[in-house]
Amino acid sequence: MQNLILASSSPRRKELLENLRLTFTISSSEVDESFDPTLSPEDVVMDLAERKAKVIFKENPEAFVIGSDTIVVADGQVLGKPKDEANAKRMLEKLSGRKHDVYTGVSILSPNGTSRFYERTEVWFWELTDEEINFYVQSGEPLDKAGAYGIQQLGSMLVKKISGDYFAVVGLPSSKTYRELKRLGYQLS
Ligand SMILES: Cc1cn([C@H]2C[C@H](O)[C@@H](COP(=O)(O)OP(=O)(O)OP(=O)(O)O)O2)c(=O)[nH]c1=O
Repeated sequence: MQNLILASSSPRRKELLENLRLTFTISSSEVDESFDPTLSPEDVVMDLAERKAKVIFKENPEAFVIGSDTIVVADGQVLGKPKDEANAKRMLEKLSGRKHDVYTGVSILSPNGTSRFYERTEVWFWELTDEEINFYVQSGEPLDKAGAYGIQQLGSMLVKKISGDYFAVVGLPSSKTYRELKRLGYQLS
């Protein structure tokens, strides 16, 4: 029986992997999420995903380990998770009425080899009023999410349209992950 581990504390990533009806365990550890600002957004998310997977793979070299990372990029500026409500408000003001890119990187480490890829999804926000932004920030939803919003919950009210993989915005490009697990020889039931 092959062992599959999701190296993440994100409840969204857990749910997305569960959708694929895979049997897995969760093991995550604190990883330094600082990055070199001269790197491209795709390299940032793939490097961070690999950093998360590596810590767990080191302890479980017989397992298939999945790490992932998500950032929002608006106008060349990288938006991670907001530090507080004021920071969340500024991020949402920046995203209001325009398009931004969501980058999610994935790293799969396994005894059979590795996989490293990313998805870029374009997201357009409605023009948001101050009242809407305050209401959303006060919901508490923005604080643990890149770009200060969650498309899958109340944050859906902010989004006009998207182009690309919806699930990558939520935190894991699940269909590509499934295909990469298969390519690496993971026994999918
Ligand atoms: C843009 C967006 C992000 N997010 C979430 C996905 C990620 O959980 C989070 C980005 O932070 P990450 O640092 O990628 O992940 P994490 O700290 O939550 O979990 P871990 O590092 O343990 O894997 O933002 C949403 O849930 N919905 C969205 O629409």
